Amino acid sequence: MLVGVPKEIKNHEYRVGLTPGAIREYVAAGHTAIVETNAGAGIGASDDVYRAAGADIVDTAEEVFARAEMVVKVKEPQPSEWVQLREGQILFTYLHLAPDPEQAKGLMASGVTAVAYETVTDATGGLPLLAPMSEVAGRLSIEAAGTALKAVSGGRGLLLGGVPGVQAARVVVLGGGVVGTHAARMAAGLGAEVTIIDRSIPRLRQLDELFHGRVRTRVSTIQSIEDEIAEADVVIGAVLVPGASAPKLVTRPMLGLMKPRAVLVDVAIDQGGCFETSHATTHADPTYEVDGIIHYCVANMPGAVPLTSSHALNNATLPYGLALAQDGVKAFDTNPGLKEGLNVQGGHIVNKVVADSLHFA
Ligand SMILES: NC(=O)C1=CN([C@@H]2O[C@H](COP(=O)(O)OP(=O)(O)OC[C@H]3O[C@@H](n4cnc5c(N)ncnc54)[C@H](O)[C@@H]3O)[C@@H](O)[C@H]2O)C=CC1
Ligand SMILES: CC(=O)C(=O)O
Ligand SMILES: [Mg+2]
Repeated sequence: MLVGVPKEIKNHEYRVGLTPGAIREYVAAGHTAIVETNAGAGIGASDDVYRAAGADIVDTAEEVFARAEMVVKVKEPQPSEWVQLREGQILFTYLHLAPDPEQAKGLMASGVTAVAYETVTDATGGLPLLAPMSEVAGRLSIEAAGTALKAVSGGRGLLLGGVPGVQAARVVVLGGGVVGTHAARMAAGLGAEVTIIDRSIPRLRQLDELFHGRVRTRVSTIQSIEDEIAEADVVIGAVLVPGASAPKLVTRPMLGLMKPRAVLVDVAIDQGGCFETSHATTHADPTYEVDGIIHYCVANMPGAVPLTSSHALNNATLPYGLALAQDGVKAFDTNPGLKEGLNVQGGHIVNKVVADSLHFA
């Protein structure tokens, strides 16, 4: 199959869909690869490095979209990219369609077969192609919160871990999955007081074991969320209902319970966000304030650390991408987890949870 990699064009997105190492694997398996010039600049991989890996370099994204039988990207296609996709072509990337009906309509109109990394499942029901970026974003969320808390960035002037004799920051993590666990590890490691709220009691039991009692756990209810955010300096939004728009766990009136200039980091923003007052921001202008509460809602957080993120993402996507390159759409027949990733086919939204969330099919 002819596999194509355009340069990412989302704001401050420095990751690349296929690393040179991944290209070598495709070529070794008998496929051909075209890569847009400078696509790997964000990870320090020059066109010559891609050529050495076996790719042909092309001058424009247009050529990649026009020629490739499968387009491999990182972020959801932007409007200028939707219009270049076509029937008979596979798109393999993050999509996050539930909160994004415009993109969904664009992909349906294109006729493309679109496979979303974030809804591919593994044998245990986990999300193997979301997990590596959730690990990165969870860890970054605490760095983002630490920056936003500093007086020099307009924050309350609080150090996450405090110092001996002074109260450390209180960090509340909504959702104890991959993002939440990695956020909790970072926050606890820095010395913050951490509470994880999840709706799954078995998950809270696992977290209690994992952290040896170093973090507090609470079941997710309106009351527990209100109690905890009232005491919080930082709230990390890390809930997910796979495929669906995120539940709005913190409403605007609840902001009134919080300390002035507390920080909300809504990692779940790519699924629409779990705070009612969230809207997507960019690395160029990551924060804004509502009712005195600082919001950080960057939808491509891992794009800021492309070296770590591109390699972690490629490690996970490679076997699935190779299966698609080898068998095309027939790969869905033999790989049920990959089929869960199928979001758009033949002009329809074919993932039920995504379709239900969008309210159109
Ligand atoms: N902004 C960004 O750059 C990035 C965003 N993400 C997003 O972060 C979000 C979380 O991803 P993961 O941690 O991988 O998901 P996950 O599936 O590992 O964890 C989600 C957790 O939320 C819990 N949950 C669901 N509903 C809840 C509720 N009502 N109350 C409390 N807990 C609830 C689940 O029980 C689960 O433990 C996703 O939306 C993902 O797309 C991931 C990576 C990068
Ligand atoms: C998962 C996701 O949205 C990202 O890595 O940007
Ligand atoms: Mg995202």
